[in-house]
Amino acid sequence: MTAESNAKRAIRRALVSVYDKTGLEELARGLHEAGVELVSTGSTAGRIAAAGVPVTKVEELTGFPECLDGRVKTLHPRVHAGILADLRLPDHQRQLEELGVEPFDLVVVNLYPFRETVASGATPDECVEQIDIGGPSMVRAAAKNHPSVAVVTSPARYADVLGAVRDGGFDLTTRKRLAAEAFQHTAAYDVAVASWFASSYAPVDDSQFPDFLGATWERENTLRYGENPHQPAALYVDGSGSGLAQAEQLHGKEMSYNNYTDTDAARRAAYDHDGPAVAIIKHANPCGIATGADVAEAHRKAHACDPLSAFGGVIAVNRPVSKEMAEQVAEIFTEVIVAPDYEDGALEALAKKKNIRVLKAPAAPANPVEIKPIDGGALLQVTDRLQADGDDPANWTLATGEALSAEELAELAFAWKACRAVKSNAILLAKDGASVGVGMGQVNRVDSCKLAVERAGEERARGSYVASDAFFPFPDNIDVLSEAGVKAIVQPGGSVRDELVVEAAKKAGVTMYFTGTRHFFH
Ligand SMILES: NC(=O)c1ncn([C@@H]2O[C@H](COP(=O)(O)O)[C@@H](O)[C@H]2O)c1NC=O
Repeated sequence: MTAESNAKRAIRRALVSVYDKTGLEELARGLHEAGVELVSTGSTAGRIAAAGVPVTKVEELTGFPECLDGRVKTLHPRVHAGILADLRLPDHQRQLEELGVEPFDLVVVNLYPFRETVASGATPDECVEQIDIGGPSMVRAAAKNHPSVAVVTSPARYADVLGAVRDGGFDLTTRKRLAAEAFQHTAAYDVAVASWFASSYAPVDDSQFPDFLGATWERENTLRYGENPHQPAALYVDGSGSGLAQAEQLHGKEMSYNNYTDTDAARRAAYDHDGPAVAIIKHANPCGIATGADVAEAHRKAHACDPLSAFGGVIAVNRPVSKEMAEQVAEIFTEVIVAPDYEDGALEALAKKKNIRVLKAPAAPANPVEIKPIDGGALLQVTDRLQADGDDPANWTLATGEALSAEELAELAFAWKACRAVKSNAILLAKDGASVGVGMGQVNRVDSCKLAVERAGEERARGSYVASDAFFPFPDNIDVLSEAGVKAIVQPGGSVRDELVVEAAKKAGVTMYFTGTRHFFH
């Protein structure tokens, strides 16, 4: 690039029209002091004038009143010719002179708060009224004409603007970057509008899914690498301001790609339980899930499930971490801990370990849908959550054996919820509100049973409560579990061989419940 092509363009005239008035007065004052002429819309002009800064109202420029409740303010050729004239072209310059239009060198616009209005639960009419029309037109025009105009869409850029006006204007490289930001801004805005229309007004069919799905993400961070060192990776956020991707990191090394996927799985596991609960995850699978009277007890129980695997694990907690729990965690090599908060002294106890990453993510996981890219497209499903009917033991069917007492049923219900966080085929053995043996990710269910029993060990398997994420296709699964002496089993039921499976449980004297609900997790 030659020095000439990257030359700065002085800023002499600016068009300012902002919904968010943050930093407006300082901006206006600074522009005025640098000799920039200001043109502005209704209440923006009012605020600038009130700050004692001279400003021309856009109506004076257009000779046309702002009308229709602000639907028409800047939609006028005197405004748009001033933004769109390519001042590199003598012919455009000549036309402006003939038309008596003065060019703008700077456009500062931010848009009506459409997303925020939708989120506030406003009526459809109120949402539609907050679709900005004139603003995006000016932003897009200025961004297109970046060889002649600089465009700014965020108060975060005002300091740069004031720096530039005092220093001869923005160079072309910066104007291009600002134009890129501006198009991202209007694209994200339009995606929000189009998605809202698609879900609110698009033709309804039986699918319950909108015919258009839009989402935009902004890069938050470049990660060291992805799942493996040869895979470059980055973290993007969806702008909701919440969730794991936007968690606050209170201590420790930078999060890695695998840290994020494991922490996501850990939060899924910990938030299913009503009482204090802790989940410890390795490679997206639990090596311990437990509830307790408090988080410290839940952590001890979760860790005891498989201390060998918990080394280097990721821990999620559904309550604030106590100092007692933090001191326990600090004793064990742990990659990440995530919790809604940390009680007095907890962070200090954790921070004694240099490497542990400590995250604060205030709310439970809330994504209503899950999107999975596949080659050439994507799959979308409603997020798997516990179901009021099938996941409530009150609605289970006793398939065989003696009905469990309320206390025993609570044990089985814990196993059922915990099993939902295990990759399929999933078998989970539990005792005293804690997993004691987990069989995960096997390609047949009988191997998952064997793995869960083996990991529990003879003593813990005996009298345990077992959950299976999906039905047992053959009775051989029951044989493995009953030989280990389990007390009761819960599973969805629904196999064509249910009769044989029930028969095997009956013969072994094992109580079995059917939920009617399945929780595959891949
Ligand atoms: N209709 C128009 O011509 C128009 N021109 C600018 N706006 C928006 O009006 C807002 C500023 O208005 P005011 O200065 O009156 O507060 C900005 O968010 C800007 O994007 C418009 N409003 C909506 O479309």
